[in-house]
Amino acid sequence: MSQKRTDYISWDEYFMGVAKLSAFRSKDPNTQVGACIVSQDNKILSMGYNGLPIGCSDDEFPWCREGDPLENKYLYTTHSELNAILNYRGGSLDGSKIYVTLFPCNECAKAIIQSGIKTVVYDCDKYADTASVIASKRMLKAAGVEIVKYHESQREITFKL
Ligand SMILES: O=c1ccn([C@H]2C[C@H](O)[C@@H](COP(=O)(O)O)O2)c(=O)[nH]1
Ligand SMILES: [Zn+2]
Repeated sequence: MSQKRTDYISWDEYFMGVAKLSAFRSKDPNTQVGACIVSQDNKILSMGYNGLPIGCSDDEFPWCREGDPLENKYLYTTHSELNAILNYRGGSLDGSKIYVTLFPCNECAKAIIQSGIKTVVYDCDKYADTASVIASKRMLKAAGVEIVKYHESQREITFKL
């Protein structure tokens, strides 16, 4: 009888992998963010990526970062974490974990806390020095949300889509 495979991916690799794959759906030319929400018993509850709200055309709204606030992306994009929270239609997210490719901003931190998510597993923290992320960490810590840095495994998976 053949033995079971031993090189299968871990739960963390699986969920961060799903978050990373979700980010590929983003139309943001500068930063693509993905999120995956998981129950305490390792069931995927929801996913999201940063993008425009339903009905707001990807082709008509701006994607640039600078200039008139009404003519750049920041007032219009829904963040991946919020999309993942709003995409969930199953009831409560109490006690769940969120895997995110970028550390959540202050607005996402509020939504994470209010929705009952108890753990944030993040990959990149490129905006760690910004007021938004500093405030986010302050709120998450105050609310007792566990913050865990994802340690990238050296495993690479490639497949045709
Ligand atoms: O918590 C967050 C913070 C940011 N995002 C999204 C919002 C934007 O689409 C990009 C950031 O763009 P930059 O050009 O790097 O400023 O990331 C998010 O989804 N979640
Ligand atoms: Zn955010």
